[in-house]
Amino acid sequence: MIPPVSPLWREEGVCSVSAGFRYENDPALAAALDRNLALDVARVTEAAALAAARHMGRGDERAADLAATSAMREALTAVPMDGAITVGPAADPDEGLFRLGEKAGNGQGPALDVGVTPLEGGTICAMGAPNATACMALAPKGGLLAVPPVYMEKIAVGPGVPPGTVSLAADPAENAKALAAARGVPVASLLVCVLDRPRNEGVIDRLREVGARITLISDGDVSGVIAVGLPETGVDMYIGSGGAAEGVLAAAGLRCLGGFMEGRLLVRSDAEKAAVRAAVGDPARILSLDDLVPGEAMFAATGVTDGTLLRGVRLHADSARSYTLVMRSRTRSIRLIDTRHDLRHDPRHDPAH
Ligand SMILES: O=P(O)(O)OC[C@H]1O[C@](O)(COP(=O)(O)O)[C@@H](O)[C@@H]1O
Repeated sequence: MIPPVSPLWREEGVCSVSAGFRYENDPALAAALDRNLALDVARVTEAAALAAARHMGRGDERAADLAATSAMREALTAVPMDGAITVGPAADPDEGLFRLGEKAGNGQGPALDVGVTPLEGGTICAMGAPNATACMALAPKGGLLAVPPVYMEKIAVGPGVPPGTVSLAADPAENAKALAAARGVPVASLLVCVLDRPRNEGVIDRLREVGARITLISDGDVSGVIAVGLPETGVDMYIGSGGAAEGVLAAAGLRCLGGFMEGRLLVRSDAEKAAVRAAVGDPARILSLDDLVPGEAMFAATGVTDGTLLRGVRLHADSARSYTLVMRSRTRSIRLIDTRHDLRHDPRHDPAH
């Protein structure tokens, strides 16, 4: 189902699209992201993607994760911000991986929350399969919901769908019918993205009953959610549960694209229930996009392997090429950055690898 080369790049090449302005009416939040950090954050996800791409298909997910994390950590030190990692790492990350609260940036600049998945789809990268990316989100301090390491039910649709059309409060089949009605198209023309997991089987069954088309992804639901905001991908709706941190990162992306999203944290044990209560109060609460990412945000992703959103890294003997999507909510700018890296001038480059 996944196109071998992202349609964004096939059609557009290198371009920058601005879809008008959307200022939050909060000067403090607006000021925090006043400086356009687009190139700075692109360098960060590029560094992670280039490092991960060296491990593509080598069957060692951990090595790929560690390489991506180390490269991202180093690249973050050059970003002019006083940041802290607030979304991404697991509760007890392995040595070498990011830790919650870890400082990010050079300490000079706005105080920002930083969400990271240095390698979104470690398993995918290790298998050399499509859709692995390196992702990062920025928001003013307090602007990314701090979620515990649990699963999150998610539903997302792109811009232009009236609010209330779809909801986690409704059955997936009803959501598909409502979305088709709002768009004035038959349900059979909808394409719904679902993470391929046994826990999402009920969702898949209900969608099939009403005849919606489905694209199942093996991992990487940040891209799955964000795809709904980019018509070129052909994905109309995302439904199903995946990681909660990935849900917040994807929400930052949708904030920039203008889509609709809801999330609900899933509780599987008493410990998770306590953690969810501490984070959001009532565990059954449906979280809106405003709950997940309350104000301005910036999102960047670089392809590691070819996928729905982005082409993967191309590696040559002493050069590389990467493809990065950078968006910010304040201007709704969407930048597709095609970078040629001359590795001979990169002190980190080891020609033996
Ligand atoms: O694999 P699980 O436990 O169902 O978790 C789903 C989450 O894992 C991911 O697929 C990432 O996978 P990796 O751990 O291989 O990077 C996310 O996109 C998704 O939200």
